[in-house]
Amino acid sequence: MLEIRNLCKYFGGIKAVDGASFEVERGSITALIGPNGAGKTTAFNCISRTLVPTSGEVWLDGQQIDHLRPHKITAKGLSRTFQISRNLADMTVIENVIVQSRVEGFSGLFRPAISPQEKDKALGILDFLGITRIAYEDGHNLSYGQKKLMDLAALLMSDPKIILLDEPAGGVNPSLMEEIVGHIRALNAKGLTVLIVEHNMDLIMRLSHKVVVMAQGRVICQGTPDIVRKDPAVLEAYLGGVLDAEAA
Ligand SMILES: Nc1ncnc2c1ncn2[C@@H]1O[C@H](COP(=O)(O)OP(=O)(O)OP(=O)(O)O)[C@@H](O)[C@H]1O
Repeated sequence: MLEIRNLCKYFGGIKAVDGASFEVERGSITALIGPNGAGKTTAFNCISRTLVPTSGEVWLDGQQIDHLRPHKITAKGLSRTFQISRNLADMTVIENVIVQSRVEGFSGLFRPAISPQEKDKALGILDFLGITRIAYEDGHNLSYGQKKLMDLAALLMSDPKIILLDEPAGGVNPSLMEEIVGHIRALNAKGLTVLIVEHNMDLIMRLSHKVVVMAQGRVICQGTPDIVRKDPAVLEAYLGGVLDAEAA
């Protein structure tokens, strides 16, 4: 469904992504993992074209999308979250969900009123995520975890086919993490394809059908969680570091 071909992103002499290729199969939950600085977020940014890649191709459902602007990519069915919430503090949750979902389309930002259709849709999504009670809460009153759920709600407004989640469980408490895992599973069961960057290895191994491992800008291994877990290159580049740190 989503195909990344020989993707490169250089920042001057830094090869953040250096010829990465991988595929996300339709209906899967695929994880992109790797040590700090491996190039995961940069790859995400290039796929959603928040960053312009240095070279390489991104294909979605047989269409090349790497030359499209971000809101066009969203319109093709690919939406993403950001590590840091884009919460607009002087708006309520429902306003945030609607306005954030318009942000990619420049003209949408300046559309004045929230339509009844937008409101109904947003309320339906908040209900699905179990956060109807905070629909009219001000953005600045939200907890960190509530902001994560609000971002997920905004992402769903565009009716995506595939969602890219950047550290959805980063910094949240264990019970909210389980709630987020439940939501990702439920969305996937409804047919949504998921690509996820996450540092929580337990979550990744439980949730993912396929794991893609990056190190130093390249894909060093991909396969089922069981295969990746045992791969010597992964142990050396990634888990090796953890084991070494634990042994020290
Ligand atoms: N805008 C930038 N300018 C210069 N270098 C950058 C920029 N963005 C990322 N890098 C560098 O590119 C490399 C890859 O960074 P990236 O954030 O993509 O890694 P990551 O795998 O997402 O790391 P983490 O798990 O720590 O978030 C790092 O060496 C980083 O310092």
